[in-house]
Amino acid sequence: MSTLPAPGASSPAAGPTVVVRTVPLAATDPLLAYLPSGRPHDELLSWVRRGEGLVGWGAALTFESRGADRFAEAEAWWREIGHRAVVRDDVERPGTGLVCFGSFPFAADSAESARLVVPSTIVGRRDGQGWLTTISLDPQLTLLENPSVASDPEPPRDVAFADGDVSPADYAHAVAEAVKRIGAGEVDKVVLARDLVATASAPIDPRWLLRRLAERYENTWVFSVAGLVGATPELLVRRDKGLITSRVLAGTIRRTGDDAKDLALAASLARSSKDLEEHEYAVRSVAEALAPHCSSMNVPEAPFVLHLPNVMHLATDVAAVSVDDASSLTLAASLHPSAAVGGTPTAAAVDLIGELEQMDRGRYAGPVGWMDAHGDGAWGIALRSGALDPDDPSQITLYAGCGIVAGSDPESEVAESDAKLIPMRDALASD
Ligand SMILES: C=C(O[C@@H]1C=C(C(=O)O)C=C[C@H]1O)C(=O)O
Repeated sequence: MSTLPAPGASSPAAGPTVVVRTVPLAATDPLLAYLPSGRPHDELLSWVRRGEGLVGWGAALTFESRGADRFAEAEAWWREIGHRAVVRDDVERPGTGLVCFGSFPFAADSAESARLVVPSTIVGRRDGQGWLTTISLDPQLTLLENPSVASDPEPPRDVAFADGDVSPADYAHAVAEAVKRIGAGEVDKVVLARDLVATASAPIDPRWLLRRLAERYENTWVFSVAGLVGATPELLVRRDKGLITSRVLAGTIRRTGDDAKDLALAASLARSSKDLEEHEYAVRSVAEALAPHCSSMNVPEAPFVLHLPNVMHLATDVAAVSVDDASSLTLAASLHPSAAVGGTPTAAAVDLIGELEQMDRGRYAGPVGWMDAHGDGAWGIALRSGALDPDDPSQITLYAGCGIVAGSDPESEVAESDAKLIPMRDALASD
């Protein structure tokens, strides 16, 4: 069952009452193996890293919002649901009890809506402790059947790739124009993205993509929310009781496949003034947005190099102590769009994206993640991802973008965006 308040509805006065039950679960099968087959793709939910996290399915409740107030409306709805919920939780950790998954469009003027999904079943694992949560609108329904491992997903068939709204040539052109605008002093940094459309001969099973991504990209959070599927290495914000953390990425180098060469490249990345400058903008934007909600913020002096199979990034882990009751979603909203996906200064960069990019990013580069009824949760930036077409699930649009600064070269940025498309391209392969 689902309720769909009209998009843009402000304060849902009398929301539904959900009945929530969480019990410990001893099973140790991989979380992604529980996702059942035969479900609509937008009801398969995931936030998994190195075998831990949450998977969910079904939709006990859903909510959509649009425009500049999309975060505030989602937060208000969630609070209302939380107030009215009847919860029995025998595990009591962040991620147990009532939980929603969510995904938000990058831009306020996107044609896409923000989506919150409250699954009917969740399987979670943290520090080796597993649990099962069921959520229902029916007060009689407290039946907890142990979840079973589902049948293996079929690989996508006959996948063909085609340019999306922004071809590689369009992209190079937009990057060159952005470099001119940066030279003219309009912005310091702007992140421009492009898209690639993959079409298979039958509906694409998100479970196949998730398993492939989790196998190969263990330094990422593997997500699926309302048809948006990916493996992001960038954590916008996590709130875990009083502790707030964020992993900021900016500054990228492609891997060559030769380990010795890659190590030398990693060292050059850590010394590159272009990349360090780009990184500094991103870290500063995160630290400034978190500051009003935190004390004792720790921002390391220098970034480390995060190694992924396709690229390496300059990375900084920011940690702080929360001083108010701002939820993880409120924090994510105040951080979005960080300089990692927007630019610097933010407002001018977002305007320039609207002018130069010539596509609707949809939920790519927006916050994606989950939140519990206490506001604890984790929100990544929806990168290295694709959006399944809601009307034709045999089609998925992949996205990738790059931070453009004064020294950026259009052809190198096309190559970098190609490298960032690799995780999803490979996940679509059947071998
Ligand atoms: C925009 C993307 O990635 C972002 C841009 C980066 C860069 O330009 O160096 C690095 C990591 C991300 O913050 C993407 O993957 O689509």
